[in-house]
Order: sequence, then structure tokens, then C-alpha cells
Amino acid sequence: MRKIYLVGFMGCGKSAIGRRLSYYLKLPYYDMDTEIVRQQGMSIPEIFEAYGEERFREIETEFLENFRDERCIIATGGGVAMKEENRRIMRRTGLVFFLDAAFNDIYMRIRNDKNRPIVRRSTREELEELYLSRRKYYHESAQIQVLTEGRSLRQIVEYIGFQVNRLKGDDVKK
Ligand SMILES: Nc1ncnc2c1ncn2[C@@H]1O[C@H](COP(=O)(O)OP(=O)(O)O)[C@@H](O)[C@H]1O
Ligand SMILES: O=C(O)C1=C[C@@H](OP(=O)(O)O)[C@@H](O)[C@H](O)C1
Ligand SMILES: [Mg+2]
Repeated sequence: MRKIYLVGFMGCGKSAIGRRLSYYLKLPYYDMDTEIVRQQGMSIPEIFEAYGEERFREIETEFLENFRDERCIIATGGGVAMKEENRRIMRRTGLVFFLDAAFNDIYMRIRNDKNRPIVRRSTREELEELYLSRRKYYHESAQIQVLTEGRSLRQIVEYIGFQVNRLKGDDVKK
């Protein structure tokens, strides 16, 4: 059962695109953060505060391991692709898209967001450093890179939809 995973840095559009792609491809959609918040009965900042980031990372892996075998779209959180185990699970069970966006655009979108604890605790410089250090892992996890700069959500959805249909049933590089 092949899933469609969206990976990339905070604010690259995983959640917004996942939701729209779900209508476009007529597939169920799940946002990992939303699912984890529901499971835990706490917001993301509350989980970070109460259990620490490490425990949040374990919860993410547990989610990927245990999620039902269903053809669906999953928007990951921006840190999910950092763990080798997570990358392995995603590539084994689906097609992974890296939504690549420019740091300046990302920063404008996330800088005032109170719901992202990493943004709250970091300076712009620290976030840019994190953005640069994480790129390698987004590349490693994804079979397909999507350049989103200067593109509307609709254009990105249509492009991903096209790639999904093109690759249907094909064996992509694991
Ligand atoms: N290509 C884009 N064009 C316009 N707005 C975008 C684009 N990508 C993301 N956004 C907007 O940026 C904000 C953050 O996106 P979001 O989907 O929450 O990112 P992520 O889930 O990757 O952290 C949302 O308001 C979203 O609509
Ligand atoms: O990049 C990260 O480490 C995180 C990204 C967030 O998801 P988004 O990428 O949807 O913002 C959320 O999982 C959490 O705040 C940690
Ligand atoms: Mg999101």
C-alpha cells in the first residue's frame, strides 16, 4: 500500500499542500502533528514542554511505525526526515516528496508562529543554520524534489499529482 509523504523544513508548505493534494487525488490526508496532538491530548508546545523534544521524536517514529496500511497522504513534521529509521520507513512504505523552499520565504511564514517551539526558542540565524544542516536529510529521504519557490499552492499540487500518476505502480529507487 503506497503512501505519499511530504517532507521539508517548517513552513515549506507540507500541511497546506497535503490538504489540497488530498482533494486533488481523492486520497485521505493525515498531518502527523495533528494526529500526535490528538493522540496525546496536548499541543506541540505542551508536548515539548512536558516531555522534551527527544520524547516528541520518539512519538513521531512510533506514529510512522504503527500507522495503518492505507493508501493516503501524510504531511510529516519538519524534523521527521532527520532520523535514519524514519527515512527507511517512509521509503519502504511510500513515495517521498521533498518540498524545497527558499529560507527567506520560509522565515517570513514561520517567524511569528507560537505553535512551533523550535521557532520560539531560536534566532533567525539559528533557524537558517538548522535549515542548511537539514537539507541533506530531506534529499536523502525523498525520491522526488519539488522546487516550490515562486509557485502557487495550486501549481505545486498539480505537479505532485502529475508525478504520483506518472509513477503509479512503478518501482522507484528505494
Ligand atoms: N508555495 C506557497 N505559496 C503560498 N503560500 C504558501 C506556500 N507554501 C506554504 N504557504 C503558506 O505558508 C504557511 C506555512 O505552511 P505550512 O503548510 O503550515 O508548512 P509546513 O506544514 O511545511 O510547516 C501556510 O499559511 C501556507 O498556506
Ligand atoms: O522542524 C521541526 O523540528 C518541527 C516541525 C513542526 O512541523 P512543521 O514542519 O509542520 O512546522 C513540528 O513537528 C514541531 O514543531 C517540530
Ligand atoms: Mg505542518
